[in-house]
Amino acid sequence: MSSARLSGVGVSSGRASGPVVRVAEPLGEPPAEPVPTDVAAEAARIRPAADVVAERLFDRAARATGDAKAVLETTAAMAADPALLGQAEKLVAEQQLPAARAVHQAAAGFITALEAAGGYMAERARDVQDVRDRLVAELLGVAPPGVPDLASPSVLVARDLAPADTAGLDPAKVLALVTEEGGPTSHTAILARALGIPAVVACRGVLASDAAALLVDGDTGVVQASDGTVRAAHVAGKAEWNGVGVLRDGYRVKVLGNVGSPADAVAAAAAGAEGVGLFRTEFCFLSSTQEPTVEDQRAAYAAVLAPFAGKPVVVRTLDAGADKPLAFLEPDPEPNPALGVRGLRVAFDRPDVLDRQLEAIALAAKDSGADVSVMAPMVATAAEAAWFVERARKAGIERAGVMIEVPAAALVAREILAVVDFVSLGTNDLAQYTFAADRQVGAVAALNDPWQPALLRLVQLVGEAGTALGKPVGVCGEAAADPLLACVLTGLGVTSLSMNHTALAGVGAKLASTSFDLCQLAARGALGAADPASAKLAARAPH
Ligand SMILES: C=C(OP(=O)(O)O)C(=O)O
Ligand SMILES: [Mg+2]
Repeated sequence: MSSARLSGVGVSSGRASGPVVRVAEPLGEPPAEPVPTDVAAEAARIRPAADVVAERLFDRAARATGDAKAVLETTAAMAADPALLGQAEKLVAEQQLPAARAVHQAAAGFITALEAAGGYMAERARDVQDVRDRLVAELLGVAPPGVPDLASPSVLVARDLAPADTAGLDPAKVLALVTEEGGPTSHTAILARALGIPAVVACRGVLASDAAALLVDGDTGVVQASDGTVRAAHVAGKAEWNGVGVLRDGYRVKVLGNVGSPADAVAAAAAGAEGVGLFRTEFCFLSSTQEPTVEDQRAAYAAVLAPFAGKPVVVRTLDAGADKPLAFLEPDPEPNPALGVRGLRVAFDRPDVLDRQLEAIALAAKDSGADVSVMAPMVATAAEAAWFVERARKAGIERAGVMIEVPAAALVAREILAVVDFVSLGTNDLAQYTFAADRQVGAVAALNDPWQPALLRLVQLVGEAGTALGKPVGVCGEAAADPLLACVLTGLGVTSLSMNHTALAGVGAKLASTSFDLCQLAARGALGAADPASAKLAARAPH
């Protein structure tokens, strides 16, 4: 594509350019063919390959610090484990398997045994998988799967990234992220924004491109070949905001932060968040293979709550499933995970897990001094909402609410609000389910546009229900991060807006420049529009 421009959806602001590093696709099980002609020679390839892998990992360990260093040293030692290598050599000799297949098969035995042992041992199964994949890649002469160790600042190109991989990216090394697939409200996009890494998703053709360097514009979604000069992200100038969500006529709309880690919480507090409207607790445990103990959860939550002592924080209970799988809450295989057992639905099968989490949240609230409420994800009916509220109260948590992110819940918002203290609109999922458009699929990204009038009409229903019952209605989906849309949402009756820390000042400043009358005018215009572009135009007219 040397001169071609590719276009995707810009999901994390900023422009950056630099050399491309591609994330290799996962390796499947290597083939059992061809049968090696010289089994002794084939078996003899395994130890030198293991030496190369171990040396690379020790090299990385030498450059790392803290936990990362310890993990890399353990993994390097595992790569040279004589038990694993001996078993693989035996399989080559006895079953005439190619070396790569033999390593895969030998590792499978170890992985099964570790998983069966549970606890700490089960955590090690993931390390064996990692070593296995590196060894297999070395023997096949291909790049190891996953995000590579970046020696210098680079633009990462991938088909898509798992949330756990994205969460582990180092913003000092990753200049920008471009994915062939993925949607604007996918968790990969949300995490890239939290890390401040410019990102473009649904960029068709980027995997096929042979450009050695790319210029990425996370605002326009344009990706083009560049000369390889490294230019760091340039984030648009900061808006002036005094940290209080208030319109120029004095109308109050709380401006809150979305967080998933202690670093997010510190950044949100520093950017002036009045509290937290969404703490995604599942982000604390994306790599855990076992359910964290109550004490582990208590410590993890307290670390995120600490910067908000004395301020309101809405802690969302685990939203496991679909694109945020948690190994310890894996459902049976489902044809449509986004429509399956995720969010609160997991808790119906495993109420004990929810109760332990609520206990940990109550303890962390006391430890941190934050004014904590809890909220359940993926609620579809008022009965589900009532079930959750009762459990939260039993755990000693006074204020309990639910997300409105399933169209059915928006339609019965009054009934739901009658049994909860507050609701918060998850516009990412609400759009996904309203338009039957998977938020992870780039091809349907246009439907997942929060300016879609159909989505706004559902928000209107919930806003009206909140006003009628005198209960708070928040928005914590990505819609809240768009300053103009924030005005529309306010006009629709939304009482708090929760967003990534980078969006706080822009939204706060925009709200300070408008009035409730203008917000209502903008909302009426957007609701009556035929499509997202005209909705935006209509909202801009009074602003
Ligand atoms: C805020 C939301 O929750 P999540 O993005 O974590 O699914 C949403 O769906 O809008
Ligand atoms: Mg959601």
